[in-house]
Amino acid sequence: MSYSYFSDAYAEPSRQQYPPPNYLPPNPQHFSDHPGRYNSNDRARAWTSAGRGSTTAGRFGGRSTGRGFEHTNARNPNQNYSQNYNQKVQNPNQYQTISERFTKLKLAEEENATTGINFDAYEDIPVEITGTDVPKPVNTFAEIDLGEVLNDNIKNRCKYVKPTPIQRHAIPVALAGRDLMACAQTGSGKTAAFCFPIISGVLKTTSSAPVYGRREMVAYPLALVLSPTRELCCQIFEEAKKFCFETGVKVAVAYGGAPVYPQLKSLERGVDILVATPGRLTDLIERSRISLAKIKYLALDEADRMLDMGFEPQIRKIVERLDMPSRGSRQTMLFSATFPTEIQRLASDFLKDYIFLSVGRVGSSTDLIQQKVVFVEDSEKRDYLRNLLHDEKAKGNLGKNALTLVFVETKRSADSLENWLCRIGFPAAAIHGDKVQFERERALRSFKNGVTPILVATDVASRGLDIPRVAHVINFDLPRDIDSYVHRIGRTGRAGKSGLATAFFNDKNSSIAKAISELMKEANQDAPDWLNQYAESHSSSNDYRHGSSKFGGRDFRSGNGNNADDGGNADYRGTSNSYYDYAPSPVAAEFSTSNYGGGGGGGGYESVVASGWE
Ligand SMILES: Nc1ncnc2c1ncn2[C@@H]1O[C@H](COP(=O)(O)OP(=O)(O)OP(=O)(O)O)[C@@H](O)[C@H]1O
Repeated sequence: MSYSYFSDAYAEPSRQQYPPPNYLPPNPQHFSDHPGRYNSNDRARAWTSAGRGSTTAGRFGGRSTGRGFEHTNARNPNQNYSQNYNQKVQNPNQYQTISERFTKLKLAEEENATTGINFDAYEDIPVEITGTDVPKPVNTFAEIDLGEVLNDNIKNRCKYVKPTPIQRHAIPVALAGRDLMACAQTGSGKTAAFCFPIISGVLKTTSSAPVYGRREMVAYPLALVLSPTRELCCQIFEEAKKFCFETGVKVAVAYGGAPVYPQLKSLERGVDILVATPGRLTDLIERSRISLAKIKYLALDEADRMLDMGFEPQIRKIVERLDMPSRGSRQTMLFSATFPTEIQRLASDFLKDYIFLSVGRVGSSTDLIQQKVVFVEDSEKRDYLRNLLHDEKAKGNLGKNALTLVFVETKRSADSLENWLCRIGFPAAAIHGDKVQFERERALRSFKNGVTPILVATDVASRGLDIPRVAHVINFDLPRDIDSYVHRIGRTGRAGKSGLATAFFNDKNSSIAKAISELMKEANQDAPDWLNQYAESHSSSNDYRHGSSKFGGRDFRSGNGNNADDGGNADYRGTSNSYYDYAPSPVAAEFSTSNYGGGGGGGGYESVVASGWE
């Protein structure tokens, strides 16, 4: 595994070729003597400035970690935190602890990005399925009738060796034509879990060519995938195109902020699967360029977000008040890593006799993510971050192969932190909702390719984005609710790889203390004592996960037996059609012994590799 030390470049500018080809620092006035005037020289100057910044930075980062923190009180965490917070902070030498944890983690190894998935990490996860006549899960892709070309793409283009647990359970349910509400941890392969059955279904259906409306072509997609953000929409589109390669299935995308003309042109060429954000979709429907009349498959990714207060009216309009076939006449699949009870209740309006599937407790986080919570006052956050980044840099844990995603609360603070990071010698980009789409895409691109190995983001980047080399998520500002925390930290520790998540916590975050502490315990990690104390003192005011218990976030129908949609149809936990995948249940036995070549969830990966496609 090799890391590039991007910031070494700053310490010795002469060795580097600056400016890098496609990085343009944000808000050039910060680097320019003349705000508002920006010319081509500014780019070079910006990098010189950044270089200068790093000279200062070098005082900390260029030397050994220990010395790096010895300059001033303000930058000496040992002194600061032992003086001010020794009641709260267990280990005052936190930067080092974080970096040590980081070094121990097995970070993204590029070549093996997908084949190297650590399936063992998913083996022990309890699975809950409720509903009537639940189709049996599968162990291998070969067992599923997805069609030859799709199977070939899965195997040879995607290099997926075997299905992840959510795929093992969800794909047979979806192929059986059942409505589905599915919940599985971040990074566990939900996209493929809804894409494969949709593609397979579309392959068995005659495509509908666009037809002329009164004046212009109207597209009639067979499947609609909705996502809450433009970036996620593009990501799903790219994934779907990869899965559909040479199948003849046409995929198109429609999202806001981008020119509409190319999107219309692609719709005119015909579309089977449309991936869209709600706003642009509604616009195109109202312009009579898309009709939903022939939709057979509807998938909502990040479904709880799609149905929360911000989006729900739009989704309701698309699903219930335009020309989409009603529930029962289409197949509806909802996926997310989190599913609050009240959103489940809302979602059930769109589903008919559905199966509820959860891999792990609803809203739980994978233990592939090493969580760390440190106590940092707002006024100290920047110093803390600077020291942390220098320490990571010194240890080689920051660079194009180990990207760092920093979450902040507001768009303004995203811009401001980005500029500050660039000034002190850490190339960063920012992404938030006030940026034009072009800037958002540029920021994401420069982050992904490591030109700016730090991305400062608001929650616009918290869901769904799959960037394999994100090794560290820093919650510079913690979110107010635990579900957002789960999604944010879920940008690392994906597809079986490990990741690190550091949260800056202070008094303002008391209301989330209990939830984080519980989440850490559930992921077999020790929450610091001071956090547990916060958790205790705020437990009465904090309705953790809406009162859910250990395996509590689950099918809301289980709670009271009153299902808004299905009445008494569903078989709930404990009936013959519902089961847990805990060893030694029959299902667990089926997976962990006969097919996985090893019991108790420790099934050897090699044996799976051998059997995955046989
Ligand atoms: N069967 C598989 N084998 C190997 N890799 C897989 C498999 N299925 C999915 N992946 C990879 O796992 C990664 C995560 O998948 P995906 O983005 O679908 O996760 P997710 O569950 O939707 O996460 P989130 O909740 O954050 O949206 C992707 O890079 C994907 O290519």
